[in-house]
Amino acid sequence: MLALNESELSQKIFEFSNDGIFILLLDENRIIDVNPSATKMLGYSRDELLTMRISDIHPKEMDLLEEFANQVLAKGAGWSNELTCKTKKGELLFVEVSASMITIDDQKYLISMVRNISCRKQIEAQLRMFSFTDGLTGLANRRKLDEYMDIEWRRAMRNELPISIIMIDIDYFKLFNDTYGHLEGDSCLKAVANVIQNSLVRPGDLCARYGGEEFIVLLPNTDKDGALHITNIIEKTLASERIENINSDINSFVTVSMGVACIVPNSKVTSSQLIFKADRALYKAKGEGRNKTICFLDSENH
Ligand SMILES: Nc1nc2c(ncn2[C@@H]2O[C@H](COP(=O)(O)OP(=O)(O)OP(=O)(O)O)[C@@H](O)[C@H]2O)c(=O)[nH]1
Repeated sequence: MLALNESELSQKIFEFSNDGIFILLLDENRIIDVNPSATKMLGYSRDELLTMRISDIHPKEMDLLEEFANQVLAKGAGWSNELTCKTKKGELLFVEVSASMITIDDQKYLISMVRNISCRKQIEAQLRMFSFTDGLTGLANRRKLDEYMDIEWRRAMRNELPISIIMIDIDYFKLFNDTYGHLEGDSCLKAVANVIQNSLVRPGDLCARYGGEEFIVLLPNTDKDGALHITNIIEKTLASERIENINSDINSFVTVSMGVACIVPNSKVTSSQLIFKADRALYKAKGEGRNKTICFLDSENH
């Protein structure tokens, strides 16, 4: 067997490493060598890369890189971080950079290993999106609602602005399932979710699936009249969809009941109390025959 000496082995590692390797002469802030994976990753030839500066490769993170250079120079410590890289085609790649300094004959060199983590980042973003989305309707799920409510509640409290909640429940949905089957029930849920989503115009408004056939709309910077304007649109749009629910006691098409609650948040109330009030109003709407909207009034005993 042919044994490699140390320098040949280092050369092979440099040539065949899957990670891009950049060698910089630190005093001159100049790239003096790159391996084939580095050229492949960025789409530049080796000659092109040797004329480039680090700021051409990581244009978005120069502040971070300056801090890093100081850290490496001062302590001789290694450094690793997630950064972006700009390719020759102008694409931004997510990369994990792990760098360390070596000194040879009084010259300081930086050896930087660069790994393309764009696929992993994409999957992470997708997983994050899925974890905040209801699988059936594509609406926000309860986790997303909780997180968003928290942000908007604090914003409304700071700015002393109203925030409204609409709680929406499909009427006689059990009957719908019994009549048309669970799959049709799912389609109905999706259709109602679309109606609600399309009734919201402001980018800050959020519609979430709250439970089985229950939805919540969160309307930042919206008073009671604004919320009632939205419930009117939902009611009319849903009626125009004419989704049959032939056995419903109140209408031969799918209808919803809605409960509205509004508040200018303060430190004495919580967002759960606002949701509770919308829920009480919804309960009252059901009790009063369904297919209607009731607004929670603090003066009333619900
Ligand atoms: N198809 C389908 N049905 C669901 C889903 N989640 C909950 N449901 C059904 O929704 C129905 C809710 O029924 P109830 O809570 O009794 O209410 P309702 O029949 O709508 O009556 P009211 O709300 O009083 O008008 C139940 O039959 C659940 O099985 C779902 O994801 N898909």
